[in-house]
Amino acid sequence: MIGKRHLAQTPPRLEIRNIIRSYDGRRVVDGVSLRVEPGQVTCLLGPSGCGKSTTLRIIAGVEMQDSGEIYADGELVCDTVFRIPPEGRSIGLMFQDFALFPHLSVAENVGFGLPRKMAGRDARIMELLERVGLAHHAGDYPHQLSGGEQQRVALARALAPRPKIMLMDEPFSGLDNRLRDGIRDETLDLLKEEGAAVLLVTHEPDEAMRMADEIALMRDGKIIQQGAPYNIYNSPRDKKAAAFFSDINVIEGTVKGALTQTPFGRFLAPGVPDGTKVEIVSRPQHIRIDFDRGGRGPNPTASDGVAARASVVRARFMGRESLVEFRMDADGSVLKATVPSVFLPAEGTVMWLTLPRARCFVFPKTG
Ligand SMILES: Nc1ncnc2c1ncn2[C@@H]1O[C@H](COP(=O)(O)OP(=O)(O)OP(=O)(O)O)[C@@H](O)[C@H]1O
Repeated sequence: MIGKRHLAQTPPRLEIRNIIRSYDGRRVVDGVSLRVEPGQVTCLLGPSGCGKSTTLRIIAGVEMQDSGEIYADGELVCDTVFRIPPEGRSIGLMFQDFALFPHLSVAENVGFGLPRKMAGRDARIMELLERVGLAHHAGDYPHQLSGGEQQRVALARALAPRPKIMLMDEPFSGLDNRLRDGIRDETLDLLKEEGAAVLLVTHEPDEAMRMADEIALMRDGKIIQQGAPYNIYNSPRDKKAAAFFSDINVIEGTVKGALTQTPFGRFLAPGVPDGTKVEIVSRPQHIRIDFDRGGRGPNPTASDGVAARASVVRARFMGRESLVEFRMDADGSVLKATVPSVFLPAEGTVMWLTLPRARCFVFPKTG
């Protein structure tokens, strides 16, 4: 079936436009638009229930949108009138509960989506099995493989027909932590080699940061921010977006003359009207800690504001880093700081904290 041509110079491999889907009068996907290029991994990231899987199911064609369109290479795949069925969409699927066929060998599983009489069929199967390091298991059955190996077979099976688009829904959540990082990296390498446009759903920020070229952060059915992992992490759109990736510290203030006064000195709040309550958000790893020097702190530079006195409430060793909680002298509030490696000052130790301005985000106060 040939879809209507849509007029774009270089159409993306996958494009969805303004997809809307409601259940029982509630919009669970609320105007989602996305583009994914070949060889690009985009992660749909968001908390449970925000509509990620529904979006993926609509693209796969196992669920219908109420409105909006899906295109592949500029060809219409589906709108509310026209619809290519799932099996005609050149889409590879890999879901958390991927099930290999227990009665088929590993090689037969990988070849499942390939036409029986396809030229080079066996070579394609073996190429993929070699690529995922399982050629020696070609004749085995799924129950003879470990969870991680089964996952690699599932990936090879999904990629065997050279799908233009790969949709992955929490594909690694069934694996234990030790296996997960290695398989994520291998999967990423193979996906890049195969050149499909990948849309991967996850609720784990670490997974998205590790896998994605681009992250689309979803909340309440909408994409609220989209960009490279570095940008999403370092320029969150709001407090919730910041908090999705790490613990945060929040300092409240009120704007006067486009400035907010805090124990850490003044923060700029350009364009924010006087009297507006704001929250200054920072990540624990960005607090700078200095020792007390006879009752004085460090001399900060202009971009660091003012050092504030605080005392250690508790310090814990977390493996890769230490987490230290401080009580601020100024207002009794508690701030968290993380420090690489081992840093375990005694409770009550007086120290001075600085918040480098480039690492802080000022947002109007919400909720
Ligand atoms: N067939 C359905 N009928 C009614 N409600 C549904 C249906 N499918 C999904 N929902 C609801 O739509 C919302 C979004 O679900 P969806 O599975 O897309 O979210 P998600 O972000 O993928 O979450 P999770 O990570 O938990 O799977 C949820 O509140 C869910 O209960």
